[in-house]
Amino acid sequence: MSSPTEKNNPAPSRHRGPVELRRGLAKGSTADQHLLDTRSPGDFTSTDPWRVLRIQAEFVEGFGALANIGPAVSVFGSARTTPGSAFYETGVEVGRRLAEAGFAVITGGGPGSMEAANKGAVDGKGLSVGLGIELPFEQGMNQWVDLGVNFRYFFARKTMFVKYAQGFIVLPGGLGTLDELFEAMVLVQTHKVTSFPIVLIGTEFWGPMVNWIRETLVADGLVSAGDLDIISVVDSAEEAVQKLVAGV
Ligand SMILES: C/C(=C\CNc1ncnc2c1ncn2[C@@H]1O[C@H](COP(=O)(O)O)[C@@H](O)[C@H]1O)CO
Repeated sequence: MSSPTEKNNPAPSRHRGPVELRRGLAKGSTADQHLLDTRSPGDFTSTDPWRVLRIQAEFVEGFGALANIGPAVSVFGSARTTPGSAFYETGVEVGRRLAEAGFAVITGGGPGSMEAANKGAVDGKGLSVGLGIELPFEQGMNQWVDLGVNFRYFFARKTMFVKYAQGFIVLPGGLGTLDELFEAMVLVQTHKVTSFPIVLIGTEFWGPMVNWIRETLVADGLVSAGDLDIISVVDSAEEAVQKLVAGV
């Protein structure tokens, strides 16, 4: 029987595929770490040839789970925003408006603005999708995800965000959000995807980044001026969904 203290502070847990590990076993590394950290000691099951099969399975399972979700939009944003904050509540409105416009909402399935967009999708009676990622400090899928797929590898998960979405809406965020945004921008810039609107919400937040791209990257000839047309920056969930629908 668990003590009251244990109930209030549940033991740390971690998932490896279908297996959940708790307490001492929860410490350790993730599949991504094993793959990318060449200093890890390898055993038979984690040598690269075997990993290829696991990576392949991750794509097969992702494709299978998402094949029939219909028109969808991926929403990115900070894992750290909290209910009641402006960014979080904008995320809820984005999810709701997308659902009302007939789109499934795909997020990273985590907390913060991901949770907000998933909540909005449920409020709007749409399909709420979460693509979770195995992390050393994993928190599990947020409660508003109705269709969840867990990934070990960031790169397999990123493929799903693009392959099953008609466009992206990006809320303010940190490194994870920037990674997802810039990957999408490169895919459009290099014509790997076409007709793919990318709408950023928050002119005050994104303005300095856009200015830096224009004043440094374009000025130094590192990107074309036209590359800035890949993104639109707006200030409300309503405008973001309108832009997205117009660009699809
Ligand atoms: C850091 C915290 C939770 C981490 N959990 C995450 N779960 C799912 N997806 C995540 C998580 N953290 C980052 N992501 C992905 O990156 C984007 C947000 O990253 P940011 O650095 O917070 O901007 C997001 O779109 C996810 O796809 C809670 O403390």
